[in-house]
Amino acid sequence: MAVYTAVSDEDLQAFVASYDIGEVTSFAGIAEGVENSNFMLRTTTGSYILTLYEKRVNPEDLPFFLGLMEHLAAKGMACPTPLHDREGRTLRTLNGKPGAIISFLDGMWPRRIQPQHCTGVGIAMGQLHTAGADFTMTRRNGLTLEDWRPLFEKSEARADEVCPGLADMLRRELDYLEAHWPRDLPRGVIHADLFPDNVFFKGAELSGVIDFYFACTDALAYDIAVCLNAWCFEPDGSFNITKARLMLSAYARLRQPSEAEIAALPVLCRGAAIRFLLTRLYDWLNHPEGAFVKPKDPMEYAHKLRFHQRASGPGDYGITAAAAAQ
Ligand SMILES: Nc1ncnc2c1ncn2[C@@H]1O[C@H](COP(=O)(O)OP(=O)(O)O)[C@@H](O)[C@H]1O
Ligand SMILES: N[C@@H](CCOP(=O)(O)O)C(=O)O
Repeated sequence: MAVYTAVSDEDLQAFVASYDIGEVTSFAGIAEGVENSNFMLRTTTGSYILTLYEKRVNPEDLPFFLGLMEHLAAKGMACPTPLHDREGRTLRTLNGKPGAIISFLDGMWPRRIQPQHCTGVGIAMGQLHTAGADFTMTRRNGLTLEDWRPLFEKSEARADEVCPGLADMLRRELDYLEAHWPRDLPRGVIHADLFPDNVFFKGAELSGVIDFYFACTDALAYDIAVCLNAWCFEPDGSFNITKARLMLSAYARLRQPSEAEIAALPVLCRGAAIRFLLTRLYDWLNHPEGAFVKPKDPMEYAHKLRFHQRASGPGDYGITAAAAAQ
């Protein structure tokens, strides 16, 4: 349950009264999510999300996240936008925590991924990369190449408790990535966590993207690699080339990836896999007894990483520059 901070009725009413959104009619914590406390807020003017930012979010990053949502929404992207209070502020404080009210998006995230969802996420990612091109703020990716080894070292001594040989495999993979990571690919604003639970659909139609709290400035193709990992593997561990092609061709309708970006996809996929493997491994090993949030399985990403290690090129993903353009 991702409600770490309780909010009293009095505090809520005083907080909401500083916005032009009417009177509170209902208020409830949202069970989903991992990082922050989220509440469904209904007032006489509509539905909203109240988020209190918890300890894993650096308050200095909040103007970037909120500014980015506002920028993308103003450019027509279906994503939440932060509300301004009567003094024009989007970032406020409630119960001693930084907080914001953002607009509510209709739809559901897909529990079982169908090919048309991969088309949808390809379009959403293309919209984000093009609409984000003139966003002037920047934020360093806090979970990229230089961050992976220090993160691994926090779990290194206990990694083999999860799977024998895991520490050695990760050590060798980090050596490989440090030697082969591409450094001159086109950069811009990326979502960096565009997983199915952050993309809403109404039926087969994309209705919006949420959770911009890992967004940052990095290689655009790294976002594609995150999505290939998160959307294109089947529950039995096989890679679905059809889903990858649909995602890439939908993305290319908005932004055509260069040949260098396509060629880099296998190594970017390895990087994206190790990023989620390492954060999941840390959370798995440091999961507080009795915590409500269930840690995600790090080995899911070890299996994905193994697929990428064996890939001989983008063709193994069903992807070529020409196919992406179709
Ligand atoms: N703008 C929004 N509109 C509708 N539901 C939202 C919105 N933002 C968050 N939610 C709900 O809250 C849940 C958790 O949000 P998320 O941003 O993923 O949290 P966290 O950052 O803590 O992982 C989502 O799965 C969704 O149910
Ligand atoms: N997508 C990550 C976990 C991040 O959680 P979120 O609720 O903020 O999307 C993973 O699957 O490891």
